[in-house]
Amino acid sequence: MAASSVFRPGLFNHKVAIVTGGGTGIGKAISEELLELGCNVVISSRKVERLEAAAEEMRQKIPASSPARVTPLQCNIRNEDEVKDLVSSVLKRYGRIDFLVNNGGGQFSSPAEHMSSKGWKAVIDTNLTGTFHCCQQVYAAWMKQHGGVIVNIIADMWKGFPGMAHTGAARAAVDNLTKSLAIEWAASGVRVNSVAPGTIFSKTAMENYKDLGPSLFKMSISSAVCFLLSPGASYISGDTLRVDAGQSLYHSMWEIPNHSAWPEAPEGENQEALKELLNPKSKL
Ligand SMILES: CCCCCCC/C=C/C(=O)SCCNC(=O)CCNC(=O)[C@H](O)C(C)(C)COP(=O)(O)OP(=O)(O)OC[C@H]1O[C@@H](n2cnc3c(N)ncnc32)[C@H](O)[C@@H]1OP(=O)(O)O
Ligand SMILES: NC(=O)C1=CN([C@@H]2O[C@H](COP(=O)(O)OP(=O)(O)OC[C@H]3O[C@@H](n4cnc5c(N)ncnc54)[C@H](OP(=O)(O)O)[C@@H]3O)[C@@H](O)[C@H]2O)C=CC1
Repeated sequence: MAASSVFRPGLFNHKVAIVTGGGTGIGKAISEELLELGCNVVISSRKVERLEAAAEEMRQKIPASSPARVTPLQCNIRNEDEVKDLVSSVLKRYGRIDFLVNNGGGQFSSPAEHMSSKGWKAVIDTNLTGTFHCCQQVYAAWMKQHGGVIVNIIADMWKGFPGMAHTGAARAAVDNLTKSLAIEWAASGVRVNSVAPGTIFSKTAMENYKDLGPSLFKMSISSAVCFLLSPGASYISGDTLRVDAGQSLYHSMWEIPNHSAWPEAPEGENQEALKELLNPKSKL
């Protein structure tokens, strides 16, 4: 495995991580960096063939001297029983779960007015309820007694998420869930944080949002996740780290089109001033 991590080799030797959506895009990058740092990684998602191919690719890069192992396990995070089975399979195989990275998720773009209830629920179930299932099951089966670290991948939804309102609502809910769980589970030695990426290059993101062009997908977040999992972040919990090069401070892909649906101005001199402002012949 080419040494690319900025962290100390062996930092996560003998630790065990579950990375949902670990076979593609951002989740794959996180899994590869964890493996490079010696962690055993369980990559999990719905499409088992793609997962197995990703695991095989990762295995080829692990040096023989490394204790790291990668295991692909199928699981739809929307299904609570499948998540229970995932957690018990990991414990059977590795005997511990130190880290959970809730990266599995997705959505489709649609104006809110055209979203069906089924589509809305599919996105909320995946991104919010799926994350909750994974946190709850890992906590109950392991972290409550032994501690651990959870990182949730959310999104740059700080100014709303027009065009994908369902995912914006789900990710904002996970930001809040992060704080609640961090407090409820602190006494068990569990830290819970989130990472909010800006727009990141991934093959599937390109396929899904290709109209928006490759220039949008340009940054990387796996080292931020590894930092939050590491002892270097031992005093950080209940927080969301924005990894977006400042995008959330200045950037919006959406503009409100020109319109004439302004609210009524109050009576008096302000109304006169507004009429003057809206008058195309105004000199203002
Ligand atoms: C606009 C700005 C874009 C740039 C910013 C990008 C930031 C974010 C980037 C990323 O997240 S990259 C990750 C990209 N990958 C994905 O998002 C995954 C692809 N999406 C999905 O798999 C689905 O959208 C899903 C809903 C999340 C999961 O679907 P699932 O397979 O479980 O259910 P389905 O049976 O397919 O659908 C259920 C229901 O949902 C509605 N629906 C699904 N897809 C669409 C669509 N493309 N358009 C409109 N509606 C959709 C629909 O109601 C489906 O029910 P049926 O109509 O099929 O009965
Ligand atoms: N790329 C970007 O710009 C941004 C991405 N994000 C978020 O980051 C995460 C990773 O995105 P990215 O790598 O770009 O995209 P990908 O589409 O490559 O990753 C999504 C992963 O989630 C898995 N997944 C989807 N639904 C489920 C499910 N129900 N159960 C289990 N696994 C599931 C998919 O695998 P499978 O289909 O096999 O289940 C896939 O591996 C996602 O949550 C995404 O929304 C957030 C902000 C920006």
